[in-house]
Amino acid sequence: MAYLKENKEKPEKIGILGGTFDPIHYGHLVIAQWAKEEFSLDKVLFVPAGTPPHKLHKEVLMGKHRYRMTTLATNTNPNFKVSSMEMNRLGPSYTIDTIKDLRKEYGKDTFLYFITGADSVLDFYTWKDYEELIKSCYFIAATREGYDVEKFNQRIEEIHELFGHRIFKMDIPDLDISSTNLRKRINQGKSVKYLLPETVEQYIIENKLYKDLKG
Ligand SMILES: Nc1ncnc2c1ncn2[C@@H]1O[C@H](COP(=O)(O)OP(=O)(O)OP(=O)(O)O)[C@@H](O)[C@H]1O
Ligand SMILES: O=C(O)c1ccc[n+]([C@@H]2O[C@H](COP(=O)([O-])O)[C@@H](O)[C@H]2O)c1
Repeated sequence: MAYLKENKEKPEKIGILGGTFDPIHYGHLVIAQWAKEEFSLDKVLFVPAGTPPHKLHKEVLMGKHRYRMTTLATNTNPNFKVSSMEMNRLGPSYTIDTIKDLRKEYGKDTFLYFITGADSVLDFYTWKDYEELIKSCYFIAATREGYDVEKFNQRIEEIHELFGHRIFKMDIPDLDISSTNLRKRINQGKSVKYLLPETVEQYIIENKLYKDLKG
């Protein structure tokens, strides 16, 4: 059944921002907001990964903390929602499973756009069932500070040739912020002010997170 916007005969357009969010920061919020505007999305669903597939051998903060920080960072924006669907699923949080579940929930006519940064696009061929995945939703690929723009453009071109126009490039302002860098700063007792929302900073302080250095 088509999932229609109230009083309008147009199918919904939903952005999905999957991430480890360990912790969530302004880089994530900017790509979500940019995608919302550039692609006229009705909402952006933040989906914290329960078990991020490419970080199986890394230490990742407990899901409940990452989920709560994601909620704190997004709850002032009515167009942003957080989903616990990957937290509730056992095993690695493969995107193909998430898209299949969202397709069941929203119906075949809803436009689903998975939002990623340049790093994810560059390792896309290592994702589970990527051929099926690329056909099951659209992708919005954001530029990211520190990543080879040429390789990024080449990969997008290649995906166009192989699968048709399923992936859209999105230029965003360069924000040299990563969760890795934030964890390091906190561990070194440095400030993360202005790199992530104050509510998230408070949560980290209150719960004494990232005191032990992680990769
Ligand atoms: N500053 C940024 N600019 C553009 N895209 C970003 C930025 N930060 C994160 N992303 C994208 O957001 C998604 C989720 O990122 P993730 O939660 O892994 O954060 P991260 O900062 O890359 O974390 P880590 O440093 O721990 O790998 C990924 O697709 C990633 O490419
Ligand atoms: O499905 C996969 O094989 C897959 C492999 C790597 C990453 N992902 C998803 O991409 C998103 C960003 O991943 P990460 O590790 O950069 O936080 C997150 O939603 C992951 O579940 C998905």
